[in-house]
Amino acid sequence: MIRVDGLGKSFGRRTLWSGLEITVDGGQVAVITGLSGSGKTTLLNCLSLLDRPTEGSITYGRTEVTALSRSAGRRYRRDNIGYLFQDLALIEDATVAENLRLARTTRRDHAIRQQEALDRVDLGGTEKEKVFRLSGGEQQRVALAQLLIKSPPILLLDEPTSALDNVNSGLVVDIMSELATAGTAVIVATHNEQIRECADIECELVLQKN
Ligand SMILES: Nc1ncnc2c1ncn2[C@@H]1O[C@H](COP(=O)(O)OP(=O)(O)OP(=O)(O)O)[C@@H](O)[C@H]1O
Repeated sequence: MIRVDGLGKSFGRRTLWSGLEITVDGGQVAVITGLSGSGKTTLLNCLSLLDRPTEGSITYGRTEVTALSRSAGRRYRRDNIGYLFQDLALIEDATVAENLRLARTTRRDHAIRQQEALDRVDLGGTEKEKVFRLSGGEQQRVALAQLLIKSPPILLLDEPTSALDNVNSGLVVDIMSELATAGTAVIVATHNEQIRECADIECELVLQKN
């Protein structure tokens, strides 16, 4: 379970959001909505400790992750978080297989292996391809294969279908649902109706005029 208590984020005098209360159990899907600039990406960055909130706390299980040191925070992120960034964050000059190796954690019980993950996203046979040679949709599927290999306890997705056709969007929704069924707590910033239909929890961030 990941819990957000009284969470707030300000930059100088500008408050992005404050007083957020969200609890997401393993197996649940939480959908974050809000206008452009309302702070959806910043919230996901705070949940992964890439960024830090300016007030309130984030707790995972019994650990207050917002109280962790930088190095403990990195371990928390490596061991517990799968993050599908809006810009994917793949290493474009590396091969598909090299990118997938990066998804491995120190845990030995990886849910599925590279081959299985690639077959699942219909990219079998592309292991040696450089990522920059793949289409946008194929790159997105490499990022999804990384998530399948990591099978993280917490999955963060930032507008995962915004640049995709219906087939690839459907795959994102299927994989997200599979991971949730396997016990992952899913938190997704999106306006995609298909994903909103899967939501157990909805949280709308309101654009502040300050
Ligand atoms: N480090 C920072 N310093 C100052 N302002 C920042 C910083 N990080 C983000 N912001 C601002 O916070 C606001 C929210 O950005 P964010 O990307 O979280 O919004 P979003 O809801 O994800 O937007 P979009 O839907 O367009 O992706 C933006 O106006 C951005 O410029």
